[in-house]
Parts: sequence; C-alpha cells; structure tokens
Amino acid sequence: MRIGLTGGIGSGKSTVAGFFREAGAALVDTDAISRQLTQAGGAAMGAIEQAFGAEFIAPDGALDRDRMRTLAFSDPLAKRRLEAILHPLISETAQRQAQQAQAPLVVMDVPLLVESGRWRARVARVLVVDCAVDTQIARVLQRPGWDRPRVDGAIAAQATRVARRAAADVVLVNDDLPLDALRKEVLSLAARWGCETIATP
Ligand SMILES: CC(C)(COP(=O)(O)OP(=O)(O)OC[C@H]1O[C@@H](n2cnc3c(N)ncnc32)[C@H](O)[C@@H]1O)[C@@H](O)C(=O)NCCC(=O)NCCS
Ligand SMILES: Nc1ncnc2c1ncn2[C@@H]1O[C@H](COP(=O)(O)OP(=O)(O)OP(=O)(O)O)[C@@H](O)[C@H]1O
Repeated sequence: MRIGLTGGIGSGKSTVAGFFREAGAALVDTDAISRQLTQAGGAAMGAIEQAFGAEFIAPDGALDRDRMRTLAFSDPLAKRRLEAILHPLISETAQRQAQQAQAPLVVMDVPLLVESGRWRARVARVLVVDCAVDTQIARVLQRPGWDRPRVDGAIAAQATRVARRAAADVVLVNDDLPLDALRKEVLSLAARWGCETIATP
C-alpha cells in the first residue's frame, strides 16, 4: 500500500517518516530527492545555472541553497521557475523509487502534495501532519540559514492548514505531543496499513 505523507514546513513530517521506517515501511523522501538533483553534477544543475545564472552555484558546484532559499521564498515567479525545473525530475525519481520498493507499506513524503495536483492519484491515503503556525515558526527558526522573513515566506508559499486538513484521510496533530506519543500513533497507523510493527507500540 502507498500512502502520501504531507504537512507544512516544520510540522514534523521527517520525524513521522522516521517512525514509519522503524515500523518497516519504505520511504520515498522528495526533499532528499530534490537535494540529490541539486548536488554538484546533479541532473537539475545545468538547467538551474541556465535559468538563474552562475551566481546560484556554490563553489563546489552544488546549488547555493541559502541564496536560492532567499530568492524562492520572496519571489513567487522565481519559485515557479525553480519548480518547473525540479518537479518533473522529482516526480519521475519518486515514482521509480516507489515502484522498486519491496516493503508492504510505502510512505511518500511530499511537502507539496496538496499544492501539486500530481500526487493524490498515486497514493491510497493522505496522512497530514498538522500543527499551529507558531509551532512551525519556532521549529524552523532553530535551523541554520532561516530567519523570520524566510519562514513567513515559506509558510505563505504553502497550502493553508485548512486546505491541507481538507485533503487528509488521517490527521496527526503534532503540537505539544511528546515524541513517544507521536511514535506510538505512527506505529499503530503503520500496523493498520500493513506493517507488522517490530516494536511494541
Ligand atoms: C528553495 C530551496 C533551495 C531551499 O532549500 P532548503 O535546504 O532550505 O530547504 P529543503 O529543500 O530542505 O526544504 C525544506 C522545506 O521547505 C519547504 N519547501 C521546499 N520547497 C518548497 C516550495 N517549492 N514551495 C513551498 N515550500 C517549499 C518544504 O516544507 C520543505 O520540507 C529548496 O527547498 C528547493 O530547491 N525547493 C524547490 C523544490 C521543491 O519544490 N521541493 C519540495 C519537494 S516536492
Ligand atoms: N512532537 C514533537 N516534539 C518535539 N519536537 C518535535 C516534535 N515533532 C517534531 N519535532 C521537531 O521539530 C523539528 C521539525 O520537525 P521535522 O524536521 O520532522 O519537520 P518537517 O515537517 O519534516 O520539516 P520540513 O518541512 O522543513 O522538512 C525537528 O527538530 C523535530 O525534531
């Protein structure tokens, strides 16, 4: 069974994905695919340099993520140009990884599942990790390279909580939830969706 895992920036998707992996699910992580495509020599780098110029390439040949983050989360047109390059490549790679996965449950971690029309038909269920915007902001501000305007820009560029929850088959509320309680909820979902949990939930 294939499920889509989504949520706003900093909601806790990667944390939830890690618990699914613990339960024996295979993970397809579109953020990780995007980072591979934009490493030095990555399949998207030629088109990115052509579209944005050499100043967006770091000295090691990878995408200059700090510079692109600043641009993409303040300039919607630039973000769309970047997505036009990356999304078809991310989509193709994610489909291939999902087809090759052997596990009974395949979890596709797609931050933009609700925003982009292409994912819903590919998954049997949509699991949304939801939390308050203030929680998202506090979590993302802990990361190096992020400041308040960038966090606000990223949140504004994503679906609203209401839209995301409307697209959900299951919502995991991840505000003030101890990690162990979150883990238990994920292990029981994994069991429901076909994983024999290896740990006692
Ligand atoms: C703008 C970039 C360079 C910022 O890089 P950075 O290392 O800071 O972030 P990272 O890639 O780890 O993403 C972190 C989070 O940002 C949010 N985010 C990323 N891309 C987007 C986007 N196009 N629109 C809205 N939010 C986004 C997601 O919540 C994601 O989980 C990078 O996110 C990027 O290349 N984005 C375009 C590709 C994309 O749309 N990826 C989403 C996977 S479908
Ligand atoms: N229930 C929780 N209790 C404590 N900390 C949490 C909880 N859930 C998530 N976090 C922390 O919040 C931060 C963001 O979580 P995570 O990286 O899983 O979010 P994400 O949705 O994958 O983010 P992004 O959209 O940027 O990829 C991490 O440092 C994580 O450890």
